[in-house]
This record gives sequence, C-alpha cells and structure tokens, in this order.
Amino acid sequence: MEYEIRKDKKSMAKENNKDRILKLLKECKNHQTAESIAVQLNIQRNTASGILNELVREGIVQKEKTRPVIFSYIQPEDQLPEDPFTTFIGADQSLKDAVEKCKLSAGYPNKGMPILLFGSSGVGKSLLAEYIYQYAKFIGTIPEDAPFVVLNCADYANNKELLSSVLFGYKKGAFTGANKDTKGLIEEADKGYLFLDEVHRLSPEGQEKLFRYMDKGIISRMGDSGQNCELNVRLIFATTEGRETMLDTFLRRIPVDVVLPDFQERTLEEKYELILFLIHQESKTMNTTFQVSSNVINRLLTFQGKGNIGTLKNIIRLSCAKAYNERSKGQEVIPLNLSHLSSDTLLHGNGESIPYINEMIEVSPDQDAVWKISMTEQADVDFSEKVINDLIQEYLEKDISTIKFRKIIYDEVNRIEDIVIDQEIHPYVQNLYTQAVRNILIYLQDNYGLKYSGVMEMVFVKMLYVLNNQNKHTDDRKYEHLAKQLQRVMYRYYKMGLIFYEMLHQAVDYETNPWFVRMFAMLYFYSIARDEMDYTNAIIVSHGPATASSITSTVNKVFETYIFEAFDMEYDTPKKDVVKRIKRYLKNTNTSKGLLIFVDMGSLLDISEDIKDDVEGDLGIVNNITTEMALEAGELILKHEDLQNIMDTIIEHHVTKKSFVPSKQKPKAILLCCTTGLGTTDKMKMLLQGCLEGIDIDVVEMTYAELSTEGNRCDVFRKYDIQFIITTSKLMIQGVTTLMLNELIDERGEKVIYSTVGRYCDKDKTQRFIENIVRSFTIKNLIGQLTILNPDKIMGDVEETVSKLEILEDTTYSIDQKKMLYIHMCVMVERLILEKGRLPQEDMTDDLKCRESFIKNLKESFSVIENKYNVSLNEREILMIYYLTENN
Ligand SMILES: Nc1ncnc2c1ncn2[C@@H]1O[C@H](COP(=O)(O)OP(=O)(O)OP(=O)(O)O)[C@@H](O)[C@H]1O
Repeated sequence: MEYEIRKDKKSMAKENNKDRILKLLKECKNHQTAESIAVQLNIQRNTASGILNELVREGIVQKEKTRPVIFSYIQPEDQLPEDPFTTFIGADQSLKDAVEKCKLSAGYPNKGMPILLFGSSGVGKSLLAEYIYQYAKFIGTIPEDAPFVVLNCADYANNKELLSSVLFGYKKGAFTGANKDTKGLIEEADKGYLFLDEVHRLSPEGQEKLFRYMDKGIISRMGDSGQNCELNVRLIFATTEGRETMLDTFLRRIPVDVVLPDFQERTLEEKYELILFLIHQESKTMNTTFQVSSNVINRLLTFQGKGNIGTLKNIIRLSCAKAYNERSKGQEVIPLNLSHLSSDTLLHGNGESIPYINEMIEVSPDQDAVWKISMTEQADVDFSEKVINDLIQEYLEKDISTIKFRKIIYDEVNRIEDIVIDQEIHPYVQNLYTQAVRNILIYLQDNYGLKYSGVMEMVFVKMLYVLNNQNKHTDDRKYEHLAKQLQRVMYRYYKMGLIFYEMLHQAVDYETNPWFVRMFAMLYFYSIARDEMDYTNAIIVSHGPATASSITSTVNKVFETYIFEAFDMEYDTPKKDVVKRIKRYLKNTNTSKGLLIFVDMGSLLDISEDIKDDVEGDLGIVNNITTEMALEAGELILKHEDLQNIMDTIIEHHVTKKSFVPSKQKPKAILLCCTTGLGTTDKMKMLLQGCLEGIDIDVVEMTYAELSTEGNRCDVFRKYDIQFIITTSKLMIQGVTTLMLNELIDERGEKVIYSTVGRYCDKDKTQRFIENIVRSFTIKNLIGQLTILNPDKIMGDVEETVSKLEILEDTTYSIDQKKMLYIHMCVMVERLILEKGRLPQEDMTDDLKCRESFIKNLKESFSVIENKYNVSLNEREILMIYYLTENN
C-alpha cells in the first residue's frame, strides 16, 4: 500500500509541475530554457526538461534546437493534429522503415501505390492497413468520409466463384440466385481503400481481374463482361505466406512491400510497450487498475509461442480476466501475477536472458499512454566520421601527439555524452539496462583493470536507450570501417568494446547498431583511462597461450588501470616473429618515457639490438617474469620512477626473493552440470577424469537447478578454483566460462581449455587432454560409456524417434539440439529400463497440461522405443524432453 501512495504523490506532483510549466510558458512572451524554468519554479532541471519534452511530444510546446535548447508555447490555432502513426507501437523502432514505406504509398496521388504487407499471423498487418487508411485521410489524399473496406480472401477459400462475386459484384442472372445487379466490395471502396487480407487465396481469375483494375483502373462485374466500370480505389494486400508463393505477375504490379517482424524480433522497448499497451486496454475495458508483477512482464517479454501479438493479446485478456474474477469485494487495485498466466505461456517464456527486476508496474484506466517508453524526444547520436577519420590518419602518420589524439577523442565522446545524458528513461528499461551494463563493467574491472564508475554506467545505459529509440538508422558499415581503423591504434580498447557488446547482446539481446556500440565503448574506455603518455610503457612477452595476459590482467586490476600490455606467444614462436610483433606495437606507441619489457626466456634478452631504434626513450629488458615482479614494476611505473631505477629495484629484490612461496591456493577443478538424468554426471565425470591423464585438476558435479539459481554463490566456487563449466543446458555464470557439452569437442572447447588448463600445464599435456576429449566425447562413445545398451541400436531408435517428432511437430531441431536430444534420450531409456532414477512425477504436471499436442506427438514418435524396450514416459520425463526441444 505504501508503494501506491508514494506513486500517487509522485504522479500528482508531476501533474502539478506540468500545469505550472505550461502556465509559465503561456504567460511569458520570451522563450525559456529548461534551466530558466527550473530556477523560476524551484524544481529540478531534469524534471523540467522531462516535462517540457513531454509537452513537445503532445504538440503543445515547441522546441528549437539551439544551444541551449529553448521552448515556447504554441498558440492553439497553430497546434497541428497529430500524425496517426505516432500511436502505432514500433513506428519509431523496428517498424520504422515499414511505416516510412506505408506513408509513401499513402501519399501517392490518384489510386495511390498498392502495397503488400508480409508477416506471420498476428504481427499487426490488419492494424497497419487501418493506420495507412487513417494516414491517407490525415494528409488529405482521400476525403474524411472515404470508405475502408476489408475482405479476407481466406473466408471464401473453398468457393472461388463466390469470392470473385463478392469482390467484383455481379449482374442479374450471372448465376443461379443472382436475382439483381449487385456491387462488389471493390466498388464499395471507391474513393477509399480496399484491404485484401490473405490475398494468396485469391484464384488466378480473380488475380487477373485485379491486374486489369491495377493496369487500367476498370473492372467488370461477373456476367457483365461488356460493361466496364471505372474506379478509384487504393489497394492494400496482406499475406502470411512468403514471397515465393505469390505470382510473379502479381508481385510485379506492387511497387511497395513491407515485412512486419515477429514479436520475438522486436526491440526490448517495443515488446514492453506492446505488453503494457495491451494490459492498459484491458484496464480500460474493465475500468480497473492492475498492479502487474515484474515476473509477468519478464515472462511476456520472452514469449516464444506462435501467433505473435494476436496471441499475446489473448493471453493478456485471459490473465486480466482471471485476476479480475479473483478480486475481493471492494478491492480497487488488482494484482496480476504469474498465477494468472496460463501454463502454456509459462512454458513459452523463460525470462532467463532478461536481468531480473523486482518492481511492480501499475496500470490504470485513466493513465495517459502508460505504455509509452520514449519519454523525452529522442536524441540523435552519431560520431563525426570526418573528425575521427582525419584524426586516425594524422595519428598514424605521427603528425599529432598521443595527448592531442586523446583530447580529440575525449571531446567527441563528451559531445555524445552531452546528447544522451539528459534523456529521461522509463524506469523499467533503465533497470534492465543498468543490471546488464553493471555486470559487464564489473567483469571488465575484474579482468582488464577498467575502474567501475557509476557515471560510466549511467552514460552507457542512456546511450543504449537512445540508440534503441533512434529515429534514423546509422550506417553500420561506416562504423565497421572506423572501428577497424581504430583497432590498429588502440586494440586493447577495441577488445573491451567487443566484449562489452558481446556480453550486452547475451544479456538483453541487444541488436541495434552493433558497431556503434562497440565503437562507443572502445572510445569511451579509452577516453577515461589514465593518460598513458605519462608512464613508461611496459609489456610482458611470454610463451604459452595466456601466461602474459594472466599476469597483465592481475596487475592492471590491482592498479585499476591498463599499465601492462600482454604478448602471448606460441611455444615455438621464433625470435624474429617476437621482434616483429613488438615492432608493430611500437610503431603506434609513444615511447618517450621509455619501454620496459619482461620476457620469460634469457634468449630474448638480446632482442634489444633489433628494437632499440624503434624506442624513443630508454629500453630495458628483464628476464624471468613473475606476477610479483610485474606488480612491483607497476607500482614504480605509476610513481613515475625512471626506467633505470625501476630495473635496479626489480633485479635487486627479485634475485634475493627467488624462493618466495605464494599463498596456498584453492584446488583447481572442472565443474560438470547436467540436466540429462541422475547418474549421468557420475559417468561423465569418470570419462572426463580419464581424459585428464597426469593433469592435476578435479572434476566436480552439481545439479543444473542449484547452479542456475545460485550462480557463483554456490559453495563449490569457494572450495575450488573452477576452470570452466561443462553443461547440458544453457547457463551463464559470471566470471566463469561455460561450455555446452557439444562445444567441448569444437574449436571453442579447445580455446577454452588452452586459456584455462593450458595456462599452467605444459603444451604436450594440454594437447593430450584435448585429444583425449575429442576421442571420448563423440556422441557414439558418450552413449556407449553412459549406458550399457548397444550404442548402435539405441542410437538408431532414438534418431528415428527424434526425426519422427520433428515431422509431427512440423519443425527442425538444430544439430546441437539433436545431439543433446540423442544423448539425453539414450541415457533416459536405460534409466527407465533399469527402473532407477526415474524422474519424480510431482509438481510438473501443471506445466504440461496445455502441451497436449506435444505430449501426443512425443508419445507417438516414442512408441517404437516404448514397445521395443518396454518402457514408458512419465510426465516429468516428457517435460525434460520438451525443455530440450525448446530451450537449446
Ligand atoms: N503495433 C501494435 N500496436 C498495438 N496493437 C497491435 C500492434 N500490432 C498488433 N497489434 C494487435 O495485435 C492483434 C493482432 O494484430 P492483427 O490482427 O493486425 O495481425 P495480423 O497480422 O493481421 O494477423 P492475421 O494474419 O492473423 O490476421 C490485434 O488485436 C492488434 O490490435
């Protein structure tokens, strides 16, 4: 209750401020800035700015983009009616291009330009058709009273004659029962719009008649071939089928087509807006306020089922009705939570990739545009391509110093920061992005020494919001080109930009402008990092896949800045290649304060001869690098000691400290996590242990349920230094790499093993470990090891079951999904035969109730195995299989 009261006060205060601002603007003749209004009314500047922008959107106030921006009241006679598309959700996001095309089509004179809308069922084709019609009225290409006629060709699919007569009309006597001349719908639509839905159902003769109209503007009624009637009808077509099912002659006549993406492909903000919009509609219908739990929103955001927005609308209707029915007498605010969603929806949305937000959202009938996320006018962000291009050129040609280079980048990044910083973000989206961005920044802090800051977090959150809502599409290729150029100059930051984007993509499915996001991240990190110009440059050259990088990441993290650069070398890299790499690095580096190189082999000490001419200041090389040495050097570098002193101190300390014993370390382990079935992890553990020949690493196991809920808070992370996790279902644990079982034998598995186990194991042992894995973890071998059944036979039967299931479910599983299904089902059959470890029945039944068709299909495809092995599936087993077909 306290929450509601607080919220009410807040919205009341907002209303109050809105009135006050409007009053002030009406009264004063001069233009006002957000700042001047804030001062006069004694309110926060960003509150004033938020409200002003809202008034701009409502068309009551206008804004001039001077610096600073000024606002003024628009006299009512000057206020324009609003473009109908402003209320079409997605018009400024994923449907932006589509809407532009619709506007073009509607704005075209005379018969307009016929337009064809493609999209799956329920994506909003009919709604968009109506919007096109409204827009044409709005811009005056059709009169206010123009008709809008809809015909769904599917309704007459079985009677093509009837369809033709409904569409084109008929003459008396044209067929039995035609007892008077009758107008067709196309005539009814004269001077307006005709919307033909499911147009692929129209017969070839019907299409011919349409072509005639489209080419010549005339039609003839059925049975009246002699007489033509001239019409002025604008056409909109829609189809759920692909382009390939339409006649070429038809497609040729339609200059504009539009594809509406599925719900799953919409931006996060757009999905959120759609959901809240639909709840708001229910709230208006029932005249009731709903208090929506964030769980509900999360589930709906990740809804994966068929039928798109149409289905979502039904789900929301049903849920609201259920919640409404359960209300107690006199209850004014009705909670809407997971218990109101159908179990089918619960299965189809998992909320997994969306960071968890614990917040209630109140939707009441009288709230105006409650769903609207874009609260301020969207800013356009863009890097000045020319500035950065010229800058890189100059820098590469050594015409400008690093300081100047950094300064210009700093200014450019600041310019963008200025644009985004006063964007007001919808709290829900803000929370989502903040969670994701925070995790990434902490990861970068832990691994690359990039100091986390709240301001940095806020800038990123706002920048992402702006990009996602940006009105214009930035040209990705432009950024690709810029980023590639910059990569040469600042590859460390390029790497961070890349990590930033990849992690963000995983966390919130972020897709818009990937290159821009990388660029911005890279430049931002670069611009706020400490000025490396002042320090001696320091690099570590070491053999082994990640020896140098592991030392540098420790040191950089301790000092919270990027002091050391790592050069990881293959064991057999020849000296001349080492020299080449260092020279390449030196080419773009200012070394006036000297260069310190740590190496791991005495033989590298004499590379000084090869590189001394490339270094401006002193050059020092020290052998036998250890983390302690690097830490000590890092400290001295930050104290601006000169290179000679740094070297003397290190050599003095570390020659005598040769026997330094590091603190006791946790045992290393690989963590196995399995949903496949009880006992499977045990066998996999043995298999993996067998591969580890002479490598001192434990293999530990955990259940998926515990690991996925507790994450890295699980005890196992306290006891062991977990190298990586092998899992059979998707899993993300902060700070630890996870490998899907099927990735273990891929290139990725090899990379992960090299960067973990390879760090402290010699090359031969690591290589042997990988080879053992590749040999042991083939599907056939796994099944042979995990079960006592004949692997060929059971695999054959399972393969048959899975392909039959694919046919019945009318789907194709990915190769990875299939691999997992094969392993799981084989192990399951054995479990069932032995009647041990049968998964418990309880709790899960509810979830399956609405999956009747899947249950039926699975049982049917499984019947071969059922009969042959005399086993049967309980509901929990079915659910496990269902999850594998859905989630991977
Ligand atoms: N952008 C949107 N904003 C608000 N509601 C929407 C939007 N898009 C779709 N809807 C709602 O979703 C439902 C389904 O949309 P619509 O009937 O237009 O889809 P369709 O593509 O024509 O589907 P079908 O091919 O099954 O006829 C409608 O109730 C519509 O109001």
